[in-house]
Amino acid sequence: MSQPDASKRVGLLFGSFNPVHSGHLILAEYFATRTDLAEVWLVVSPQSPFKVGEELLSDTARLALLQLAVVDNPHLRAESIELRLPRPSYTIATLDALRTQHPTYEFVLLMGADNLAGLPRWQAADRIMRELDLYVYPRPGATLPDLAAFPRARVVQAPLLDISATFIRASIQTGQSIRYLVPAAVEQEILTQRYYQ
Ligand SMILES: Nc1ncnc2c1ncn2[C@@H]1O[C@H](COP(=O)(O)OP(=O)(O)OP(=O)(O)O)[C@@H](O)[C@H]1O
Ligand SMILES: O=C(O)c1ccc[n+]([C@@H]2O[C@H](COP(=O)([O-])O)[C@@H](O)[C@H]2O)c1
Repeated sequence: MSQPDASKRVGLLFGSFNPVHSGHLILAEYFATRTDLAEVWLVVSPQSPFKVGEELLSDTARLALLQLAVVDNPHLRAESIELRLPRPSYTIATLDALRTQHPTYEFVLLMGADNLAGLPRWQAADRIMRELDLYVYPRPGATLPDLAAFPRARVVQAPLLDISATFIRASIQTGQSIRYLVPAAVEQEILTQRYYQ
């Protein structure tokens, strides 16, 4: 018989991961090793409610790249639950599903300062803000909203690499190197499969 989960705090970093890059991984590793979180799970969103209609690599391909990126890291996990949930992916629905699967875990939402400003417009935002700790990291160019409106938000000065998945995709399209911008195994797979060309 399998053992029940021990209790632990798990940070959730949501994204399209189209593709996952070193910026995501540096951030996730920082939260997993330098805060009170035991692990960080990178949750692949098939479709962000605010990015409907965006052109994406297939769900399975983005998940496979993410798995390659974290396979050797015991603190990080590629989480695929949203691929099995209704779309678009509402964070509250994902949370409820994760809590059902892992009743002893305490989930913490990791989000950029840019996303915090939009949080009040998310589905069931009042529940998210009431039930969860929010660890907020700065994003270049984003102004932090007044934290009085977010009593459970805590700002964590995590290191940020000034790259984005958009930049990686554009680099591939124009034949530029993506070495070090993504893990070697991810680079290899992207080039072998000719993704984003
Ligand atoms: N360079 C970075 N450093 C730290 N966090 C990042 C960085 N890039 C993205 N993030 C964060 O990771 C989360 C998931 O990112 P997402 O998959 O949307 O990647 P992205 O690089 O911003 O993608 P795109 O350029 O396609 O919009 C976002 O909420 C964002 O705040
Ligand atoms: O639940 C919602 O209503 C909701 C609305 C917008 C965004 N989100 C979450 O925030 C993540 C980042 O959003 P975005 O639009 O910046 O890609 C996205 O992957 C979702 O998990 C969630």
